Amino acid sequence: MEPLIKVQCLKHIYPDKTEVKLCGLDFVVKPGERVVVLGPNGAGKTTLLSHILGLLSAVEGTVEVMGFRPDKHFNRIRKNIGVVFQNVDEQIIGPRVYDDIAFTPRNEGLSKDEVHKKVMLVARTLKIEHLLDKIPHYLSGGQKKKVALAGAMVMMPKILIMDEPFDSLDPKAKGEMVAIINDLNKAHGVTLIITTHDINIVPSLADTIYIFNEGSIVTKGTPSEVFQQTEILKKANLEPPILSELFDRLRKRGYDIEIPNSLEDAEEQLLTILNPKEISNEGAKN
Ligand SMILES: Nc1ncnc2c1ncn2[C@@H]1O[C@H](COP(=O)(O)OP(=O)(O)OP(=O)(O)O)[C@@H](O)[C@H]1O
Repeated sequence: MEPLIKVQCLKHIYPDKTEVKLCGLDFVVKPGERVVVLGPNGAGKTTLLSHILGLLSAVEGTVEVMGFRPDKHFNRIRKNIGVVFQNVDEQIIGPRVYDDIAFTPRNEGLSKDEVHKKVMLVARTLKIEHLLDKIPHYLSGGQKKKVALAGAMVMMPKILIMDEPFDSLDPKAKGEMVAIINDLNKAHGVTLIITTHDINIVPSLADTIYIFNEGSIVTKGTPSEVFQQTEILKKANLEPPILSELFDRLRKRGYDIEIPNSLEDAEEQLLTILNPKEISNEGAKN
């Protein structure tokens, strides 16, 4: 399968001469993949996303999105990419939530009816119909993230880029956001590229993880592959999710279990090794 995105040995120099390098492994995203980018502060995660969005030009290396250089030909790929920036206040511009979500379809010259259909569909999908008449400025942080996501998804792009989507969300809102993002991927085939510092969420969200550190893409793999590489994680100031660490320790003691991708998965696996008969008898007694 042809990759949707391919970035090779990127070097960027900001106007103040700050140099950001991302060499090492290539950054490759396949259609329908859920990719999570991890790394310490200043590793270059947002810089990479800005290159994919054509907002910056590299001094060295290559960036390709659907076969095009985004900095030169963003118009050719623009309809295929939605983005939710870290600071959503900067991207929500409509006087009411409805207008904000309607911005792109109106801009594309769709009829009033078509715009309405698109806004209502995405609002229903993200369960924010009750917010459509609200003034964006007064929304909570979690509501703003959902509105920005609705604006990004209203034209149903193939690729969704999210920079720190869980930032400042409470646990319930985080769970809702994870479910929404996963549903966009499963039900609509949306390819995801997400940066986060919220490592405990990653196993439920990623097919592939990339780790950036000190100018390099230092490793990539599935959550269970990456979260076993404790030395690489430590060097990048990252700690594996607590469940991954626990299961890794149990594996090293000889238990036949896999690094879990959710609490439910962990529970199932633990129940299996804790002698299911006794558990179900115990359950029956209570
Ligand atoms: N506009 C800019 N001008 C100058 N330097 C910048 C600019 N934007 C980013 N940088 C620098 O580039 C480096 C990479 O920053 P970037 O925001 O890509 O890192 P990050 O991995 O997203 O970090 P974080 O996890 O803190 O969001 C940092 O040293 C940062 O200070």
